Amino acid sequence: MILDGKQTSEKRLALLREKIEESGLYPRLATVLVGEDPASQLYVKMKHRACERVGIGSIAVDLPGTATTQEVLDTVHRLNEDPMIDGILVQLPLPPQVDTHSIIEAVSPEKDVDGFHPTNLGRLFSGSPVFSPCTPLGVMTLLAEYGINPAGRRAVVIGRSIDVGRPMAALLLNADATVTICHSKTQDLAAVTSGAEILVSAIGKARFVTPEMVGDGAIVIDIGTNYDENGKLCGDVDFDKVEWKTAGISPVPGGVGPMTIATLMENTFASARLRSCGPL
Ligand SMILES: NC(=O)C1=CN([C@@H]2O[C@H](COP(=O)(O)OP(=O)(O)OC[C@H]3O[C@@H](n4cnc5c(N)ncnc54)[C@H](OP(=O)(O)O)[C@@H]3O)[C@@H](O)[C@H]2O)C=CC1
Ligand SMILES: Nc1nc(=O)c2c([nH]1)NC[C@@H]1CN(c3ccc(C(=O)N[C@@H](CCC(=O)O)C(=O)O)cc3)C=[N+]21
Repeated sequence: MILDGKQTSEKRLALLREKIEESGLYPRLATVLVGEDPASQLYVKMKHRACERVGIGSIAVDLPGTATTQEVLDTVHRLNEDPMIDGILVQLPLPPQVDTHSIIEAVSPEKDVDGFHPTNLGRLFSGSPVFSPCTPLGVMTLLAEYGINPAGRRAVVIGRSIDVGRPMAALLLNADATVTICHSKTQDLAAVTSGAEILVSAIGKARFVTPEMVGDGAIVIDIGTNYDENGKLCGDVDFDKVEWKTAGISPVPGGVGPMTIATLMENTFASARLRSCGPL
């Protein structure tokens, strides 16, 4: 079974459009893009396009690649104080001269629709999330859409980054899975991953996950967004060789990526509702 993130995200966006219309609210998302990296420009553009589709206003703040930490902080502070803005997304990665941690911590937790602020990560890890990071939350939505309940299942996450691997593990744990996190120092990775009933890969290496790393009948979620030696977009999983072993697998493109963007829209609407009328 293909876990189709493109189709699922379309469905979610159509539903969200209706909910926003019914609410009478006009949520607004501000994106902050520093520099001119083409991939980042593309992602930000995709986010603005999704906003338009669902009835969310979007404001783009573009800063030059030479911007200092202070200049980015000034932008974030201005957006924090702007009552018209419900969500702030600072596109990552930031240029090396900008201190990413201080920028993430500067975003008001109430407007942190990326869910990267330590307050929101703390809420997630304590089991009562407000805003969860969009990519892992999008994965949970995709699983739910296909009737896959992680409760009691052995789940293995490869990758432990703050924005993907760790929150992914926390969400699976909150959903009562038995969770293992693997990383570059994990010994005998294949032995661990092949025992997974739900395997989530967030490594960033093209076609790294091969059939011997996957158990029969596993659910495989591929978060990786990589380019192979021919410049072709591909995931962390060697899809063609692995698919037959799985009960369900998400492709790249058309899997987790579109779910990330749909979830960002959902988080922005949730923020607007929280700000307009208190708890959801
Ligand atoms: N589809 C989407 O919406 C999104 C996709 N992505 C994609 O997901 C992937 C991961 O992103 P991100 O988490 O930010 O990346 P990072 O580079 O921050 O993290 C990669 C993780 O993979 C681990 N790792 C690297 N090599 C190995 C290995 N050989 N064996 C086991 N673990 C390994 C690292 O371990 P260690 O910690 O020990 O170094 C690290 O924890 C990328 O391809 C990125 O483009 C990211 C965000 C959104
Ligand atoms: N503050 C911040 N928040 C993020 O959520 C964030 C970020 N920074 N930096 C970069 C990563 C990456 N990311 C993706 C979003 C959509 C697709 C996506 O839709 N991909 C399409 C293909 C798009 C293409 O054609 O390249 C797909 O997989 O089908 C991929 C990756 C969000 N990220």
